[in-house]
Amino acid sequence: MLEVNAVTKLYRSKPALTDVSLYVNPGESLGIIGESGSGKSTLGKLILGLEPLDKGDIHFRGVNIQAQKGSALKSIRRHIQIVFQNPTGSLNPKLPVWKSVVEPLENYPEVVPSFLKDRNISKKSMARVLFHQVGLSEELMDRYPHQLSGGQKQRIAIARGISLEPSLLICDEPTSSLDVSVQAQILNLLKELKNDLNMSYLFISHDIAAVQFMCDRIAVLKDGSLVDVFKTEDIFSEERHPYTKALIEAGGQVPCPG
Ligand SMILES: Nc1ncnc2c1ncn2[C@@H]1O[C@H](COP(=O)(O)OP(=O)(O)OP(=O)(O)O)[C@@H](O)[C@H]1O
Repeated sequence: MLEVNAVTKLYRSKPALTDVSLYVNPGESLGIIGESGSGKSTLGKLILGLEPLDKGDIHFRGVNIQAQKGSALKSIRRHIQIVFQNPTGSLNPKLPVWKSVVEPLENYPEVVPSFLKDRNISKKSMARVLFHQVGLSEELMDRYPHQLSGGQKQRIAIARGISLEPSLLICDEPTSSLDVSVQAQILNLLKELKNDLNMSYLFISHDIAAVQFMCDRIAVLKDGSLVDVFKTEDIFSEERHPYTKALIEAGGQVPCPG
């Protein structure tokens, strides 16, 4: 479904990604781990078509993402959504949260996600369905982001991310800004939604335990290069790259400044 072929991305002549190739199959969850600055978020931005790349190409369902513009890019983007690390930054502070949840549906009036069945219901009713999907009480719908906890805000961002029923959800450090007690709840929610909606995930994280819990396969980035890709069950295999072994031995958390 997603194919990244020999991609190189330079920022001011310095490589952020060098010759990276990977794929994600339908319904599969691929973890991306690596230290800060290894190129994880850059990969996400390229897949979303937000930035040009310098070499290689990225195909989604057989279509070259970087070659698309305007409405063609928009129709691909409907199928690829992202949940960011910091939910506060991804929600409009001036809108009651229910409005942020249905904003993508307003941009794509022709899309009828299977969980809505009927698009002739009000926007607020659509938001109500999405609130239920992510385990939030509808009593929170009229609140503003600053009136919610970090975990509640991340659920809102996830509701927004799934609102168009994407086939690929990019989760960029979705739990690292949250209290440890809330992290497991959000991971469980993401896992349930993946099964319910039959999505694929690109799950970017510093937290090897989280990636192990969420993903079928894991790719390891180091200084912009892919050094290891393996099935999650093979994480402790002797064949692992020395860098992967060092990350695991370091205690499961890849060093991260933020
Ligand atoms: N817009 C940009 N302009 C210049 N350099 C950039 C830009 N975005 C990223 N970089 C550089 O590209 C490299 C990879 O950055 P990237 O954000 O992809 O890493 P990361 O693995 O996601 O890091 P983190 O875990 O800290 O988010 C870094 O050296 C970074 O400084």
